[in-house]
Amino acid sequence: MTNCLEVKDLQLSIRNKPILQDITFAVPNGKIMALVGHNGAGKSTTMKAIMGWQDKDEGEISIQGIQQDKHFLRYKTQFSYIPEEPLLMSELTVYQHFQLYGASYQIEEDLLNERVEYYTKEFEIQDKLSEFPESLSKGMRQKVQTICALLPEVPLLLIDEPFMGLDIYAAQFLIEELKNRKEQGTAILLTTHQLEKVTDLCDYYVLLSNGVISESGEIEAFSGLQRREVHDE
Ligand SMILES: Nc1ncnc2c1ncn2[C@@H]1O[C@H](COP(=O)(O)OP(=O)(O)OP(=O)(O)O)[C@@H](O)[C@H]1O
Repeated sequence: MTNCLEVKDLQLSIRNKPILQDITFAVPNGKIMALVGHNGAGKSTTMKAIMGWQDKDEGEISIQGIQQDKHFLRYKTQFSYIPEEPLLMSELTVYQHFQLYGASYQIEEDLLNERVEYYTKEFEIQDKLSEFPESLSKGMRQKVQTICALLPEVPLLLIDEPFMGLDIYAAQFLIEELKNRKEQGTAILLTTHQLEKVTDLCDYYVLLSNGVISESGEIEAFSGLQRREVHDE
């Protein structure tokens, strides 16, 4: 079993405040890992470090053996990301968003259109291709964002709070899609506050507490979140 994502000794501070310390974990190809922890534990910051949106102080991150620090352009074509809240551009139509992703990931036009047709039908937004984000509901915008991330067949999917804002049909479709991707060898790292909803889907977990890994292992062994101890600073 080879690793898709490897995070080694990640240290990260924001304005001299240490946020993440000694973060080391790996997600093998074809496996799904849940990143869990209290509010402020460092889940989103870990995701941002993996995507290169937040500079790290130290550590090494690689996807399929491609190091983030050495080959960033190649590295960033190895993953796609579904954020918790849609991050669409107001000046682009739904279809233009799909075209932008198609170009970024160098998806050939016919294949792109085939996938757009498939996913927009499954997510029931096939009549929204010419709309701008402002005329869509929040759930529809989330569907567009989700489709953007599913268009490329990348080795690693990063998902912040999956199913947020999706109706039950869309959430069910996404669960099946993630299972299929996993079967095909895709590695998935997701953050969640609702582990009970994704337990069946996940293989492993990493529990972050105050910026360090306090527990990790197979999902069956997860003992649940304990109440956070509040320390005086
Ligand atoms: N831009 C920033 N400036 C200063 N501190 C930040 C910034 N972003 C995050 N932090 C701090 O980093 C820590 C980790 O935040 P992060 O957003 O990664 O937590 P999280 O586990 O994703 O939380 P949540 O479950 O609430 O989304 C928190 O103490 C937060 O205050």
